Amino acid sequence: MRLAVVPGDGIGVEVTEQALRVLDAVLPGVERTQYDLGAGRWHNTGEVLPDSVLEEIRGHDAILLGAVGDPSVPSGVLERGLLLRLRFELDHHVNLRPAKLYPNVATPLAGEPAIDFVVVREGTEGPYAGNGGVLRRGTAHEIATEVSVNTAFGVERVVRDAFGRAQARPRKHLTLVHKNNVLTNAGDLWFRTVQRVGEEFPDVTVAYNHVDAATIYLVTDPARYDVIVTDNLFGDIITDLAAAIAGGIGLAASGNLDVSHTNPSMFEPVHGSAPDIAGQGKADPTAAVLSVSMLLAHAGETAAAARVESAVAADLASRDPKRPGSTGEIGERLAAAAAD
Ligand SMILES: NC(=O)C1=CN([C@@H]2O[C@H](COP(=O)(O)OP(=O)(O)OC[C@H]3O[C@@H](n4cnc5c(N)ncnc54)[C@H](O)[C@@H]3O)[C@@H](O)[C@H]2O)C=CC1
Ligand SMILES: CC(C)CC(=O)C(=O)O
Ligand SMILES: [Mg+2]
Repeated sequence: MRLAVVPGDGIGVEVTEQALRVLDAVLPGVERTQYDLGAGRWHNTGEVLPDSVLEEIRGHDAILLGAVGDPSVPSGVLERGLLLRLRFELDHHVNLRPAKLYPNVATPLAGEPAIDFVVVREGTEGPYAGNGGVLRRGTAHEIATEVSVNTAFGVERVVRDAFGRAQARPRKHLTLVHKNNVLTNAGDLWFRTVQRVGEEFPDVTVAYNHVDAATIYLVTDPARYDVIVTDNLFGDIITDLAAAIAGGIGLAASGNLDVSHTNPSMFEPVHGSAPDIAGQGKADPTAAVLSVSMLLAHAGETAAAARVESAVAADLASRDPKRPGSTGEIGERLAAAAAD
């Protein structure tokens, strides 16, 4: 496997180092190319993602990304120009974000909720598509638009993927999360697509929640969810909430998938570059490590993927949540456990 590594900024660099340590422990000899992209490169050269680098990255089998974004760079330059450009150019239409509460992991929710669902977030469209603009900027009459783009093709392929995932899980239950009472154009397309594609998956039960209500149920009754399918923006927001209820943002992994395998898929923690804790060894690298597990599973290295996940589960079960250890200590423990 040829792996492109983009550590990025802030804690992205710190957690990626630990994730690679665990990868080396379970699958030595992966051919890696590290790409210096992010705030440092932008300051030094003005470059965000040169076309030649994008093409080089495209030639790999998979990508491991830390996180991008830095307070010294105008907001959006790296997030849009680097992260979203990678997702869009490489057609990462399925953004897969599991939420699983591992045994003995603390949740802010009352009782012992069963949290084990996966969010299938559309990854290339919605309000993130970059369709919009500004009129009369800086005046009292400024108008700013971000138009949500939802194509029949884009919605159908992610809905179909979500149904497939639901069918492969024991509960076989799919929830569409949207806001079709207000966003009637896009919401209607999503709703009709779920109904139509659902006819091909008669064994999958289907539910619908408005996104605002979904934030209630995620906190009061997360066990109702099995597979959630939703658009790019709603998926971004509810997966931070999902992370928070399932042990914290430091544990939440994700995969940006081109399920056709035409382009390399990209694996990254759900979190960002966390400038508030960067450089202090406080970042939990577990999300990045679980992203490696997802990467390995996607690459067909199922035994190695399972070893990484088991190492994480065992470590979480024995961790002192108040003193989990530094970024490097957690990485060292996980690498040792995964190597066994
Ligand atoms: N995929 C990516 O590259 C993403 C990049 N960003 C960018 O990251 C920067 C910071 O964004 P924020 O909104 O602050 O989100 P964030 O996810 O970086 O941080 C939110 C909160 O979670 C904490 N946190 C995050 N990861 C953690 C970890 N592994 N261990 C322990 N605590 C952790 C942070 O300390 C902070 O309090 C911005 O530039 C943003 O645009 C944000 C989200 C995703
Ligand atoms: C920084 C954004 C572009 C992405 C984000 O927050 C996410 O994908 O979770
Ligand atoms: Mg996010």
